[in-house]
Parts: sequence; C-alpha cells; structure tokens
Amino acid sequence: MIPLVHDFTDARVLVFGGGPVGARKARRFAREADVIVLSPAFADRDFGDASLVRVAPDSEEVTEWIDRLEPALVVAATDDEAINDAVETAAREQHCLVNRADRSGSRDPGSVVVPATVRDDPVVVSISTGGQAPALSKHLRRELEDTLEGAGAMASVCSELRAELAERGVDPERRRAILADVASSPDHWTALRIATPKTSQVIEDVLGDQFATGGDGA
Ligand SMILES: C[C@@]1(CC(=O)O)c2cc3[nH]c(cc4nc(cc5[nH]c(cc(n2)[C@H]1CCC(=O)O)[C@@](C)(CC(=O)O)[C@@H]5CCC(=O)O)C(CC(=O)O)=C4CCC(=O)O)c(CCC(=O)O)c3CC(=O)O
Ligand SMILES: NC(=O)C1=CN([C@@H]2O[C@H](COP(=O)(O)OP(=O)(O)OC[C@H]3O[C@@H](n4cnc5c(N)ncnc54)[C@H](O)[C@@H]3O)[C@@H](O)[C@H]2O)C=CC1
Repeated sequence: MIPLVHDFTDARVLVFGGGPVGARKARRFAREADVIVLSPAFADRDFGDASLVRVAPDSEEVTEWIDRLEPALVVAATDDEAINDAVETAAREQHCLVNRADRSGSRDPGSVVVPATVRDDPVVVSISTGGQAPALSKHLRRELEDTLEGAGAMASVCSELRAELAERGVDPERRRAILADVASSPDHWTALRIATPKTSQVIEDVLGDQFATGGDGA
C-alpha cells in the first residue's frame, strides 16, 4: 500500500454506520470534507460537523445513495457484513475510494485504510500497518506525539526562511545546508517547544547568524 495525502476540501464523504467507528471516521473527514453519515441509530459520540441521516438502507438502497450523492470516498462501518459488502461493490462501480472498517489483513486492490495520525498543522504524520495491526498503529502514534511537539512551528520557520533566503538570492546549495541545519537544531526545537509561537525569534537568530557581517555569510 502506498501512502498519499489527499485534499478533501469540497469533497463528499459518505459513511455507512453510526457506531463508535463510524463516528471516529466521520470526525476525521469532517475536518475538511462534507460528511454524511447514514445509520438507523447513532452512538452517543462526537460526529464532528457531519450531517446525520437516520435511515437503514438495504443493499439496493445503499447503491442508490451512493449513485445519488457521488461521494469521493465511502466508508463501510456498519456491523452488518452484507451491507458493508454492498457498500464496497457500489463504491467500486461508482469509481470512488472505499474504506472497509470491518476488514483487516490483506486488502482488495484499490481499497484504502485510515491510518493513525499525529497532527501539528501543517505537519501530519500517519502510521499504517498496511491494515494488519491497528493497535500497533495506535501505540506508535502515541509514541510519536512527544517527538513531534513543535513540528508545526518548525515548519513555519523553515517555510518562511526558505522564502527569505530565496528573496536574498542565496544560492540553492547554501539554502539547502542552512535549512537542513535549522530543521535539525536541538536549540531551535527547544525554543519552539518552550514558547510557541517563537517562530519570528528563531528566524531572526538564523538570519542574524548567516548575515551578521552584512555580507553573504559564506
Ligand atoms: C484495517 C483498518 C481499516 C480502517 O478502519 O481503515 C482497521 C480495521 C480494524 N480495526 C479493528 C480493531 C481496532 N481498531 C483500533 C483502532 C484504530 N483502527 C484504525 C485503523 C484501521 N482499523 C485500519 C488499519 C490501519 C493500519 O494500517 O494499521 C486507526 C489506526 C485509525 C482510525 O480508525 O481512526 C485506529 C487508531 C487511531 C488512533 O488512536 O490513533 C483498535 C484500538 C482501540 O480501539 O483501542 C482496535 C482494537 C484492537 C485490535 O483489534 O487490533 C478491527 C477489529 C474489529 C473487531 O474485532 O470487531 C478491524 C477489522 C478487522 O480486524 O477485521
Ligand atoms: N476500523 C476500526 O478501527 C474498527 C472496526 N471495527 C469494525 O467496524 C464495525 C463497526 O464498529 P462499531 O462502530 O464499534 O459497531 P456498532 O455495532 O457499535 O455500530 C454499527 C452501526 O451500524 C449501524 N447500521 C446497521 N445497519 C445499517 C445499515 N443498513 N445502514 C447503515 N448503518 C447501519 C448500526 O445502527 C450502528 O450504528 C464493527 O462491526 C467491526 O467489524 C471495530 C472496531 C474498530
């Protein structure tokens, strides 16, 4: 399986099943997509900004919903295997992505799994076991949370610096070396973790070091 980062802005995601798993998937996609959850009952959970529709579609109605709503991604998260099968078949016929929450192990070609995710915008790190061991994905996600603290602020620093260095005409080779140093500097990580957002201070420090003599610092 190959990881990709997909922009779901203005896309529709259709979730079948309003249990805890349907709620978790709905919450995740509702950060960005227009999410609709279809289910005869809804768990007492947070569904994010998703729209909830109380219906109990049979296999034929599942196809009708998918044909009508033309989602980019369909999630099969009911506790009824026959319905999840129907969801998968209809999604494939409509050429939309399909995530089966009730399957692990080897996947059917074209299917997607939802990874465990650590997010410190704009940085996002996702962990998948290729659908084999979700409990391990969850454990590794927790381990990575501490490591990634401050990564969002570091991304802002590197992004602003690379624009500033390009503006000042610094050659690509030196730009690469400066950015590699900044991204791996324990001092900068500490500064960004202690008091985010300290981004402007870090940028000033780097530019001060590089251009201290008024020359190009080479
Ligand atoms: C294949 C996949 C399909 C998909 O959903 O995309 C799938 C399938 C199944 N999960 C099951 C069980 C559990 N899932 C979790 C947790 C998570 N599951 C997630 C993803 C995935 N789960 C995809 C693979 C991802 C990968 O590649 O690693 C995470 C990462 C993301 C998310 O869902 O948001 C989220 C952690 C989020 C976080 O905390 O960071 C826990 C842990 C817990 O709940 O504490 C358990 C109990 C322990 C266990 O069983 O391992 C079962 C059995 C159900 C049953 O027995 O009835 C199936 C189906 C089956 O096995 O047949
Ligand atoms: N991928 C994952 O992370 C995990 C997946 N699972 C799997 O996902 C399935 C769902 O898990 P839970 O939410 O815990 O189950 P659940 O049994 O609490 O919820 C299932 C939901 O599906 C709804 N439903 C039933 N028939 C439907 C229909 N025809 N159309 C739409 N909705 C319908 C039910 O009303 C209920 O709200 C489980 O059966 C299990 O196989 C379970 C745990 C984790």
